[in-house]
Amino acid sequence: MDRHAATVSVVDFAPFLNGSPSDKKSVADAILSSFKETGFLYLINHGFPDHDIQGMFDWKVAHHLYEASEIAENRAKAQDVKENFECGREDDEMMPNIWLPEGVLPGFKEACLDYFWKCSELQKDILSALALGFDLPEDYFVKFHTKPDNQLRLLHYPSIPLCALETNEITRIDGHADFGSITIVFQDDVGGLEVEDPNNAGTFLPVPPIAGSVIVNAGDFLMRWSNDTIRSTVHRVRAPPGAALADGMVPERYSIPYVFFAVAFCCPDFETIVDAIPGTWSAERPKRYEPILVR
Ligand SMILES: O=C(O)CCC(=O)C(=O)O
Ligand SMILES: [Fe+2]
Repeated sequence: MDRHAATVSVVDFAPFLNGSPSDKKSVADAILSSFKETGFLYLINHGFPDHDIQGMFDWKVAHHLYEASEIAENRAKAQDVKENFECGREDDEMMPNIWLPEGVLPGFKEACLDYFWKCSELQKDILSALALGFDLPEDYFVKFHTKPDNQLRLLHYPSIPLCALETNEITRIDGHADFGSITIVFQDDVGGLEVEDPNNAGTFLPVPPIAGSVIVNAGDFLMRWSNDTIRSTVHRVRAPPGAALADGMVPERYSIPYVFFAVAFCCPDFETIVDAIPGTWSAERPKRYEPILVR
């Protein structure tokens, strides 16, 4: 028999942003325990302006931002069928942003960069809370993220036949874990995101949209950093439950992940050692990983 299915918890962030020290601590504890249980949580009252979120989804719906050749390539391989527009910080010399030609979508570049930096602020707030969850100084994680090698992704999953999704002939995004420390995902109201149940390997839990929430999940880097006390959980996008339209098609889906990207080969602005977070190891639970030098 299956063990009790885990659930992705909802954490109200307002008391962390505006509350007393004990309010802050209880939010911090809730974030850390969600990261330990499922690796995922919904954050509500996160302070990210609603108007900006709506604005970014509107850009995506109103304009075709995506490279047609990439889609054709994906279709030919019968792999993940999605379109992707990505950007990072504008001063990243190793991976410069590629924008549409000047004048094609006035205001789009500014909107993306503004969104990028707002996500970075939210990510810092979440990392501050996480540090507090570990009873560490609030800047413990933030100081490793001062030059954000992050990526803002504007994803569009086109409408496709439900039967092709169900037979896995084509996928939206197949099971994977994220690479970095934390990922933030804004999703529209279509659904389909699923997370592997930590209590029942191979079984996936739906993570249906909750209005006004942002999904936060831990990545492989944070799992390693926390001596495997935090989970980087496998997740995927499948057909949303009961979502087929009259013509047998699954509605298109838009989502906006903001991912911490590739600490191993990007350049934080200082050289530093990343070793197991204090409190995650002991004589009974020795460190499982060697420290890594990040430069
Ligand atoms: O579209 C989504 O909600 C999931 C995207 C995702 O998991 C990713 O980009 O790593
Ligand atoms: Fe992901």
